[in-house]
Amino acid sequence: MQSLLRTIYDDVKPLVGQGKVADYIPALASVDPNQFGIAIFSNKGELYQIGDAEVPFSIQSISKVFSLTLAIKHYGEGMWQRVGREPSGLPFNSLVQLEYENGVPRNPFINAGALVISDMNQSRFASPHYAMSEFVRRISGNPELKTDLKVADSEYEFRHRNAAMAHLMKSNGNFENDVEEVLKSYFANCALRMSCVDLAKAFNFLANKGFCSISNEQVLSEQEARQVNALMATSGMYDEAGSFAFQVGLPGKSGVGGGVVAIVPNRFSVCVWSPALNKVGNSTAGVAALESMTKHIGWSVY
Ligand SMILES: NC(=O)CC[C@H](N)C(=O)O
Repeated sequence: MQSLLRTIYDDVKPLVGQGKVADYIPALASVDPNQFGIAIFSNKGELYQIGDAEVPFSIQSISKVFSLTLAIKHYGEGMWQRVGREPSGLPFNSLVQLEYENGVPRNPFINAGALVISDMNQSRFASPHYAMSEFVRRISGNPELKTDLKVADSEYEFRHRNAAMAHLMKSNGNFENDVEEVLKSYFANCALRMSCVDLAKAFNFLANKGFCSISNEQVLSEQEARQVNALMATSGMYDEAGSFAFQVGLPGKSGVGGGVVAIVPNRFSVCVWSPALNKVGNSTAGVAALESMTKHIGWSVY
């Protein structure tokens, strides 16, 4: 496994820095684009890593998987009346579809969907960001995880597009709480800082039939874990989900901080990080690394 990581690293190194660091969130624009790390956490508890795998970064949309997991734990099947399970085929922050479809977002991984999930968690928890970050500290085994308040504040300052989605959903009766409060929780979740090692561990439960071997808890049922993997496979990479399935063939979730998590069911969870992004907002080197990985292991879910 360690030599596999070395091969991937060498394959992809020339792509590191290619693309553009997310700058629509000003506090993210100053991140050095030439960083690159990979971590793999196997279901047997083995950890492999290479490069900048212990450097914490802004998890951004990867947080949507954690919030979704909390919502599933507390709402079960009923929640799917408020958010769909279909790929959107549109950018993660698109507004148009939301109006056509009466304020019911296509899936929990586009921003509108994640905002509905945040609204559900806002109704359920006194402090949804505290609940989410405590949950992630537990399943990653890292009690030191921190939220980058500068990133969260910066996103809040430039919140208008996300705020527009939330207000549109509110006008359709699909939003219960105060928009500003939900936006603050959502941005705080996105601003959690984690390394590849933290994320590879935190996603163990999705590779392991819902059971987290770090915290020794059944996070989701086996069926729910399978469903979250299915949503990641169809919608985890925004409007690149199709070519990601074609080229990598694994459930994956990206964030504009440059992290990408992927699941090899029943075997391991992997996180790749490199901050420079391609046109749709996925890490250029991250996607290439996962492509190289599946080519070498000769395994995908398809
Ligand atoms: N794709 C992402 O990582 C987007 C998350 C970011 N916080 C936003 O709301 O725009």
